[in-house]
Amino acid sequence: MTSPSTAPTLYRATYLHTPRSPFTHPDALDAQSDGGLLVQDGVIRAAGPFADIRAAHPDAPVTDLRGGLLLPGFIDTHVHYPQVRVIGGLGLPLLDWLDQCALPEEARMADLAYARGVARDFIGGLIGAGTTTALVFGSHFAGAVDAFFEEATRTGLRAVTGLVVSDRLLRDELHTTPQRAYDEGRALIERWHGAGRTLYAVTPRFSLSASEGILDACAALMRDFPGVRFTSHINENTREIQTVRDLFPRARDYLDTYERAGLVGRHSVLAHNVHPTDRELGVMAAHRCTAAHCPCSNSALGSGFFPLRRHLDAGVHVSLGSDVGGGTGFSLLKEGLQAHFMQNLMPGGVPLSPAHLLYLATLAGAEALDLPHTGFFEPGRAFDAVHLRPAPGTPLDAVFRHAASPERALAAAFATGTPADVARVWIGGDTVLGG
Ligand SMILES: Nc1nc2[nH]cnc2c(=O)[nH]1
Ligand SMILES: [Zn+2]
Repeated sequence: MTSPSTAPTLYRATYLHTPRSPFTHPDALDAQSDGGLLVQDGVIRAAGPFADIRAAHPDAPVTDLRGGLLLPGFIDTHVHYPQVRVIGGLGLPLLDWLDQCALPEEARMADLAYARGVARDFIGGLIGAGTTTALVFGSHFAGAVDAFFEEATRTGLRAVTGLVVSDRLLRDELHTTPQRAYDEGRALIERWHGAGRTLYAVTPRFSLSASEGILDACAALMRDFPGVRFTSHINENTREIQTVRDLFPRARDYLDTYERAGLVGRHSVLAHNVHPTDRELGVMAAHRCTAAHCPCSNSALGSGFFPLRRHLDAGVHVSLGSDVGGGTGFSLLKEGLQAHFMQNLMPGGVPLSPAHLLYLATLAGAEALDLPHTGFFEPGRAFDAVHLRPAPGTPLDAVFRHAASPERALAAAFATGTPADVARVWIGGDTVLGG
């Protein structure tokens, strides 16, 4: 049975989006200075110049969003739910930061009431930054993962997440066994994968904390439940990489620890990849998996410069992640700016235009997660959107009022925009913030 149609709304706005990748299509950015998006039942029905859409739909009520910028909702492809309350542990390299900042907080997630509060803080932070879809590193505790899915369902967030599993070198209370990892994962998948806007991601923390037995349990879930996603970390920090080499003497490299278990494929998103080998890049491209680039985290933890050029040359798909709480906040505008800075500063870096940054923050994530109904504005896609409207008197407001083109306004949004400039957020046509 189909539900009855609701009345359409015609949004009038300056909007920008990237229907293609600017890394392969130089003219990928579509900017409508006076655009129209007709939305009905949460889905975009028509898109283009306002005058054209108006002429075709003269009776549709108009919501006027002029004076700001309307963008597709941001898609964060690497962010940790249990770490929202420990953002800002600056000055430590990865393994020390995990021991001193992240893991003690992750142990608190055993307490379900605590986890529920964290889920509210976390999802509030994502939506407040204009993020409408996220691939989320969950918790080591199944109850806390349930709490996350419940909060995502309540708020309407599009979320892909799962139970984080490890069986060595963390803290005892965060360790599990292959059998328990499989059984708890299976129960969560049966409850949440494909329920409303939520999907499941099989999530070993990283090979450093995962034995071959745990990775095999992850592979069994991937085999038994086709369509679930896979995520983990790779090649983030030189000490981490050396430890993984020592733990897996038969593996050719870090990627091989996942590859041998059968975990590398089209639905795999591997975070960081700051220090890859050429073999790893070739295999990632061949399997069409994604590297989630987290530039603020790479800077805060001193992990290194992401070799974007080598990824592009090898044909590896790249998306963007905030990596909260190794990262410094939820804004993908800030991640875009930091990516731009780092590519500017590193020898052989890729010059990133505002179109590249918008693509990385939107469609690149939709492609990584294989969510073809999100990522940009076209008829048939869900209306997931963020309206940036800076407060009067702020510098960004001054730029918006005087910008020579929508592209200039977009560049300023990445340069200086923050969650304070997010006025309204829609997911599937529902207003989830502002309005
Ligand atoms: N940045 C980051 N890297 C990791 N590698 C394993 N766990 C983590 C984590 O929580 N954050
Ligand atoms: Zn991470």
